[in-house]
Amino acid sequence: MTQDSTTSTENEQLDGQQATPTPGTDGLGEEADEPSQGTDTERVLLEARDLDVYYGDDQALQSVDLPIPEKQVTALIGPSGCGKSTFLRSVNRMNDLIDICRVEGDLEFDGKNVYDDDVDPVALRRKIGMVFQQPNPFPKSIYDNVAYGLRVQGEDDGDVDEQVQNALEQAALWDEVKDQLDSSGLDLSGGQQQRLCIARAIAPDPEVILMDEPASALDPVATSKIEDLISDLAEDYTVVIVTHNMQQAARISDRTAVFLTGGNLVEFDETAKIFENPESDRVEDYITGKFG
Ligand SMILES: Nc1ncnc2c1ncn2[C@@H]1O[C@H](COP(=O)(O)OP(=O)(O)OP(=O)(O)O)[C@@H](O)[C@H]1O
Repeated sequence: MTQDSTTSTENEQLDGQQATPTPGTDGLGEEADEPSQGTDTERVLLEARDLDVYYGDDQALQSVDLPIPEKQVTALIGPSGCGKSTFLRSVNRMNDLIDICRVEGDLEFDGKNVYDDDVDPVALRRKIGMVFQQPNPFPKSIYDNVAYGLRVQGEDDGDVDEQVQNALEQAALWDEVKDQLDSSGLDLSGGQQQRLCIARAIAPDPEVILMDEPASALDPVATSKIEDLISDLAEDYTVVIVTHNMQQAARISDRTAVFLTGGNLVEFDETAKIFENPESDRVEDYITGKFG
């Protein structure tokens, strides 16, 4: 994706992501079917089945089947334009904001199709948060960036203080900003801003964090901090990350899905298997740099 394709809608979406869901009406409640089971030790939390996505007459994803395990890091890799970001935006219905986008097939979160009529996309985006390529803090204080979504939920001040601190700690930013919580989020470094955006995504207590090339705008030191953080986050959250950096995918992900031209998911497996011994010759050519 190009950054331009989402920037204009990001803050609009983030506002929506943090708006108050009406209890019991988000369509994501107890009536959902049991999700698929993976191995004995893992549970599939997100699952695409026969997922097709179109922009007008152009098909961006073709019949994608992808079971994403809970509390692991799943990397989506592939050449430019193969549909990685489209897949990510389908998961929390960000694609709803693109008029010409149409989705067919199933995309289940916790056993419930997120495209069912009774699913509230705003509530969905609270459970499935998103972090973008370019850090995009609100032009507010560090505290308010993280607290915004909690305040509109009607938490009292004591709870908000505690949750802001928790989110900043989980985003590995608390120690750096605890004495300047009233300073603007925009005054932080790029890497700190991205960790602030991660704290903002964590604060409403989501289950999934989607990350679209979250370190590609950062220097190597800031990138390394984000990578360490992503590995830590997977202890509590299910992380799905789009990256162009194959070394990064190899370093931080448990599973890797390889999309190739035409919006086809060609191979999905444990990351070590994908990088050491892929089934598909096309995947091997891609990861060894023969094209892409
Ligand atoms: N808003 C949009 N309107 C129309 N077509 C779009 C839109 N967003 C993406 N596409 C098209 O859908 C296809 C997949 O794009 P997508 O951004 O999902 O790919 P990607 O793998 O994330 O690419 P990159 O690695 O370059 O970010 C491309 O052909 C792209 O031109």
